[in-house]
Amino acid sequence: MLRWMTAGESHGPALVAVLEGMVAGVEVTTADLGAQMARRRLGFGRSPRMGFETDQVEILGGVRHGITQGGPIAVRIENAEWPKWETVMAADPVDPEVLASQARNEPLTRPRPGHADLPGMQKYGFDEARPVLERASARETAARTAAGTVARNFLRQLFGAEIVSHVVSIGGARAPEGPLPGPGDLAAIDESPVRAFDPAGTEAMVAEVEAVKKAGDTVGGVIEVITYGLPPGLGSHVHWDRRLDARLAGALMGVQAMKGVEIGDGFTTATRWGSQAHDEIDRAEGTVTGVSRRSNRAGGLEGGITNGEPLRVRVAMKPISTVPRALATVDVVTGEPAVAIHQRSDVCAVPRAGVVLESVVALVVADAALEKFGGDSLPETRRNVEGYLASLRERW
Ligand SMILES: Cc1cc2nc3c(=O)[nH]c(=O)nc-3n(C[C@H](O)[C@H](O)[C@H](O)COP(=O)(O)O)c2cc1C
Ligand SMILES: C=C(O[C@@H]1CC(C(=O)O)=C[C@@H](OP(=O)(O)O)[C@H]1O)C(=O)O
Repeated sequence: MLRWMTAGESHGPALVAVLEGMVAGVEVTTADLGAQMARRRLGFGRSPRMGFETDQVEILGGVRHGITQGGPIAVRIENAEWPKWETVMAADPVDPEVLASQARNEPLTRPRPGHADLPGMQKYGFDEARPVLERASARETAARTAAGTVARNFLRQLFGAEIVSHVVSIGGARAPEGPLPGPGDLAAIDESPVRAFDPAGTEAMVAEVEAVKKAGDTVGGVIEVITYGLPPGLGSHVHWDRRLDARLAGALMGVQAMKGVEIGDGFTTATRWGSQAHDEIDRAEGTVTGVSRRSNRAGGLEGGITNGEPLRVRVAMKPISTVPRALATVDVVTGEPAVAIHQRSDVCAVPRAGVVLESVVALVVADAALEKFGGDSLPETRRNVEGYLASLRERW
């Protein structure tokens, strides 16, 4: 079983991720983690903060000389602004007079619609939003991206699997229908300011973000994540919580601002007749599974189990809640109508959210791979994979 946890606040000293259950023998370096951190900072519409965060990564445990050791892997990611926030975010009590003198400590009493501010204050008994927004912030996704990078390396080294994401739409601007990006297209997608695959999509989406920014508004969108190279047999039909579709949906919805998950053609499939909805099966001599599919509308999952086709999920992200043209709220101290707090923020984080979603898919799929193939070291897990693939070949 693979488990992952994160800790840390947006303006605290650092974020921490712990990944437990990863086999020994996986190659991973600080540079690998740093590369994914850099991808996560990019994208048109990002917050000014992404211009100065450097996401300095330090591996604190579980990796030696670039190889996982089988123990929990701990990673620390610095928050660049910590020196400015040291008093406001200190873990130990601070002299009240010193605290009162800090402009950053001004109570945030005008909760933002759409963020965790108000329900978080109600639930945890706070009279201002600071303690809520610090942890609700998607700054935390840097830590999840780091943990997911280890999972991604594991999947690549085990199966040769590659994970690609691209932006399908931002607000009303959609990428034209066309072929799916392949594993080799990720670098080109990263070159697009909105991480769209088709240049025509890039143009339309950049225009959308520009219009939104000009209007003092924010915008969301849809991201597709595709995993190539997985064998059939990850996940299970036998129980609801072992289905890979359920596990993916839960984990992807666990990313801040994600409001919908679609597996394969999902919602479109619901409008089709059965003959046009499913993926017909042909005999394909000489392949690992002995069969092929005429289409992949199911997104590589049937019965909650991978079927050997590319695993394809789409995720809907809502618009950023910190709307510059501030939305109506109530001041929780005065009880009077007010405008919501607004500080610097992303206008559109859809492009960079794709990198986070790739990592989350990697974690869920790596967990399912370890469940199916077990092992304590990469060579042992690999032998188990080879044995299983050989048995599939024999049967078909
Ligand atoms: C990569 C990423 C960046 C985000 N940046 C911001 C931001 O700058 N400002 C903001 O208000 N919300 C931002 N969000 C969204 C908030 O974290 C989110 O609205 C909040 O957690 C409430 O969403 P929920 O209802 O899904 O929890 C971002 C989300 C992601 C995934
Ligand atoms: C810091 C990150 O994203 C942040 C997510 C976020 C939010 O409310 O979710 C609000 C912003 O933080 P700040 O108010 O400090 O600028 C974003 O910059 C990051 O992704 O690393």
